[in-house]
Amino acid sequence: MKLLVDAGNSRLKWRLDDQGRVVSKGIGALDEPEWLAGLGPFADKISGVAVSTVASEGRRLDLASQLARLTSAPVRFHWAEPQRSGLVNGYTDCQKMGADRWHAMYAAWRRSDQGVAVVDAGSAVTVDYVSAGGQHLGGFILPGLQMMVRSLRTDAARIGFDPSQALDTTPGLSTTQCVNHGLAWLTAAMVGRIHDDVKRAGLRQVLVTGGDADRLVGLGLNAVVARELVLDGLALIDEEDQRP
Ligand SMILES: Nc1ncnc2c1ncn2[C@@H]1O[C@H](COP(=O)(O)OP(=O)(O)OP(=O)(O)O)[C@@H](O)[C@H]1O
Ligand SMILES: CC(C)(CO)[C@@H](O)C(=O)NCCC(=O)O
Ligand SMILES: [K+]
Repeated sequence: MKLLVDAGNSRLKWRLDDQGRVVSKGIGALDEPEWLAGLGPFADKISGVAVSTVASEGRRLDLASQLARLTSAPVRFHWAEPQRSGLVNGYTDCQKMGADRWHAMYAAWRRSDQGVAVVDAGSAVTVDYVSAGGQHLGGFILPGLQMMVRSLRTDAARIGFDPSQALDTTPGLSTTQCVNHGLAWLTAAMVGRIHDDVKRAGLRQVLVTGGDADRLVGLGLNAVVARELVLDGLALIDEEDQRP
C-alpha cells in the first residue's frame, strides 16, 4: 500500500493507493498532526510514501518527522523535473518550479494526447499550458481567493465586508457586494483570458484542480474538474521510479 501526500501551502491532501485502487483518503493541515490519526489503522501496511510539496524547508522537515513516526517505510520526495515521458518543462531553472505544478501537469499529459491547460485553484492559482507534443509553453501564478480576501481585510482599514461565495459579477452597491462581486469579476476575467490563450495555442482541453475548482467552473471555466490531479501525477511518477 502506498501513501501519497500533496502538502500545499495551507492544506495537505493524502491518499492511500493499493495497486491502482484508492483505499482511503483525507485532508489535513501541515501544522496539525491529527491527519495522521486517520492513517493509524493502515500504518503497518504502508510500503512506501511519496510526497509532493511546496511548503517551506522547515515544514517539509516537520512532515518528514511526522511520517517517520507513522511508518518506517521509505519516504520519497518528488520535485519538478526537466522532462519525463515526453513532457518537457519550459522553465530554464526547473528546480524553481513548484512540485505541485509539475505533478498536475504530468497527470494531465498522461491522460490526454492533446494540448492541455492545467489550472490549480489553491492557496495560489497556477495556470500552465502544455502543447500536444508535450512542450510546457509556460504559465501564470496568481493569488488565490482566500489570499485576496485576506489582503483586502488586512491592508485596507476601511474595507469591512462579509466574504461570501457569490458568483455575481455585476457592479456592487455596498462594500460587501463590491468586494465579493469584485473577486468574482476578477476571476471571470481570468477565465476569459485562459479561454483566449487556449484557443490561440490550439489546446483541446482544460483540466482544473484545487480547492476552488468548482468556483472557477461556476464562473464559466470550460474545464474538466480533476480533484486529485497532483496526487494522480505523483502516483504515476513514484510508480515509474520504483519500476526496475
Ligand atoms: N474546507 C476548505 N478549507 C480551506 N480552503 C477551502 C476549503 N474548501 C475550499 N477551499 C478553498 O480552497 C483554496 C485552497 O485550495 P487548496 O486546498 O487546493 O490549496 P493548497 O493545496 O493548500 O494550496 P497550494 O497548493 O496552492 O499551496 C482556498 O482559497 C479556499 O477558498
Ligand atoms: C505557486 C505555488 C505556490 C502553487 O502552489 C507553488 O507551485 C510554488 O510554490 N511554486 C514555486 C514557484 C514556481 O512554481 O515558479
Ligand atoms: K495544490
